[in-house]
Amino acid sequence: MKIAFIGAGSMTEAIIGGLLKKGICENGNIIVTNKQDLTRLQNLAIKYGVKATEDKQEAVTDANVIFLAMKPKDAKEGIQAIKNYVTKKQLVISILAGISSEVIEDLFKQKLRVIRSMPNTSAAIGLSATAIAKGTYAQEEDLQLAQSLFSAIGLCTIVEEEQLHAVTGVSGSGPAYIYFIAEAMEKAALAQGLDTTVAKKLVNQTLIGAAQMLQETDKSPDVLRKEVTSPGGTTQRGISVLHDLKVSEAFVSCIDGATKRSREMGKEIADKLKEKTSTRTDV
Ligand SMILES: NC(=O)C1=CN([C@@H]2O[C@H](COP(=O)(O)OP(=O)(O)OC[C@H]3O[C@@H](n4cnc5c(N)ncnc54)[C@H](OP(=O)(O)O)[C@@H]3O)[C@@H](O)[C@H]2O)C=CC1
Ligand SMILES: O=C(O)[C@@H]1CCC=N1
Repeated sequence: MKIAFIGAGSMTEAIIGGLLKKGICENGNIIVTNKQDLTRLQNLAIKYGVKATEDKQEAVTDANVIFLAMKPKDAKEGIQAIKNYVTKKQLVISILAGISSEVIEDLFKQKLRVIRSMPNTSAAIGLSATAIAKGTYAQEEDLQLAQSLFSAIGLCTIVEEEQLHAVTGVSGSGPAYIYFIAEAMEKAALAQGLDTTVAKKLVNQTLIGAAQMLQETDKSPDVLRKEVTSPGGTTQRGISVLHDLKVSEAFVSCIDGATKRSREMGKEIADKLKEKTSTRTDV
């Protein structure tokens, strides 16, 4: 299988790293292109042994699967640059936040098989939480191929396309919330007099251990939290501060904000396209 990546940013690197680690694809069968940063292309080629090219035709022509991995705001320009070389034989997998498969199909102006996905950066170590949804013309086997690719870089689940906004708010952006907590806990540890190295080690291992307990014990977070919390003890005091500061409510607002932003980004692009279409019709 030959895979092309349009966009050579952090997500492309995370997915390539994960696919190569699992041996899903040989590095010679992966080709990457971007907009202008040649140094970045060269660096990816050196680090992973993948092919890299500025030539968009070369990038997509032989690919069985084409990943769209530019920023949502660059979707139109990025797709314009490749659309004349893409055919219905190829599967297009978008990782773009917010942008619907319908908009992607419209941008290509072809009845292309499109799968929309939302992975996260933990793909780099094979631990992405990914959800995927089928576009208008994609077939069941396309969904299965996408699922097998994303399963190689972590967990992959199938959802209705509309749910991808919520998925983006929860697990697409999710690693950043956990890093935010790690930063806050490290700062707090330093404030209590621990040195940086010790603080970092303890915080990291605490997060890893707690995540693995969630995964391996099958106990709910509520049950696990109660197991840590001795009546009248230290945890109870700490958690009561989190309650008083409405941290749980803050997470509801955080994920609501991120989910809304995903919808907004999709709408911004769809509206721009509609404007262009109505301008053309008026002329
Ligand atoms: N970061 C994350 O955690 C996640 C991101 N996503 C989605 O993944 C996508 C990529 O994100 P991320 O990797 O963080 O972004 P980056 O900013 O790291 O990379 C974007 C890449 O797109 C390239 N690009 C821009 N315009 C074009 C164009 N016209 N043609 C070809 N390539 C182009 C850029 O090239 P150049 O440098 O030359 O300008 C750059 O290589 C986004 O759509 C995002 O919504 C999804 C899940 C998680
Ligand atoms: O912040 C963003 O828009 C992207 C989508 C999910 C994670 N990063």
